[in-house]
Amino acid sequence: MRLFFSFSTPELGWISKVHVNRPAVVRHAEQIKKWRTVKGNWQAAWLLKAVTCIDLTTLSGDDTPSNVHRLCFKAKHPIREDLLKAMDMHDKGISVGAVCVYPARVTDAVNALKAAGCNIPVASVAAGFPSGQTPLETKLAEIKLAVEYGAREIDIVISRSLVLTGQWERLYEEIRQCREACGKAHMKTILATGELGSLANVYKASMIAMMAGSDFIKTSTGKEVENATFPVGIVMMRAIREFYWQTGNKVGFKPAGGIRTAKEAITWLMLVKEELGVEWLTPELFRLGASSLLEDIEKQVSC
Ligand SMILES: O=C[C@H](O)COP(=O)(O)O
Repeated sequence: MRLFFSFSTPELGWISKVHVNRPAVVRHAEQIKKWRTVKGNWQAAWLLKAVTCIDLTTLSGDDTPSNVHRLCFKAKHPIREDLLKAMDMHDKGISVGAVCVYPARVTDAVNALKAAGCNIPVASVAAGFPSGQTPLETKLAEIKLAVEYGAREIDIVISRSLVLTGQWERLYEEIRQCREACGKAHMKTILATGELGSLANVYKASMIAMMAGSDFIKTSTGKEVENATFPVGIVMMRAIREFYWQTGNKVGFKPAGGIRTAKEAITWLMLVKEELGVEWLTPELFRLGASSLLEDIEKQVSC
């Protein structure tokens, strides 16, 4: 398979040769679910690592400046001070990876984090999140506005219709233009894998997203019927690994949607370590997109 990373239309002849052995991937995913979780101090250490990789998210129609402010406070203080003290981690500046909101709430988050004197980046969803069913011009304008409002990370969604109809060059071109509109902001590309129809399409879309310049590839919006699953995660991470071997570029991975428990968070971390190696276990290359995960992590840390 030949891959190119360029800003002209790339060679995409390899697309038709992609094959994913679904039964093997599903079998591996079943094994992962049976992994024994770590205990005691090890568990606490893995959970604190998970916290630093969380994109703490609120993406609700009823989001207001005040609930975004509360979220930003939680982003700065994700774990209770007494619990951190008990682990002798209170002076380590543990905070989440980013705060993730809708474009209309970016200014609220930027102001709240600035007032709190912290440097946590604000991520904005964009490009017609969650469906991606808006014209490209609207998507680009939305991205540019979110960056203008102060978002340092942009989570775009892809047009699933381009995947389902096999329009790979158009998909590449759309993502490339989104990348350009992001400017200096990091771009995470949400594949919405639950709507892509097959694991082969997940692999192809992952590759196209990376070739078009994505800094991260992300599983889901949290709004699809099926969100982050282990089979999809395995396929995306194999694509990231292949892309790294071919180009030397390290692209980040963000499972998102439906991740609610500390055990799931640890399993995702272990899977990343297994598939991509320990160097991927930093907020620069790994994020967990979640709106309701911190509660369980705090509960487990206090046990
Ligand atoms: O990007 C993050 C997801 O939208 C969060 O999904 P969730 O609310 O299921 O945790």
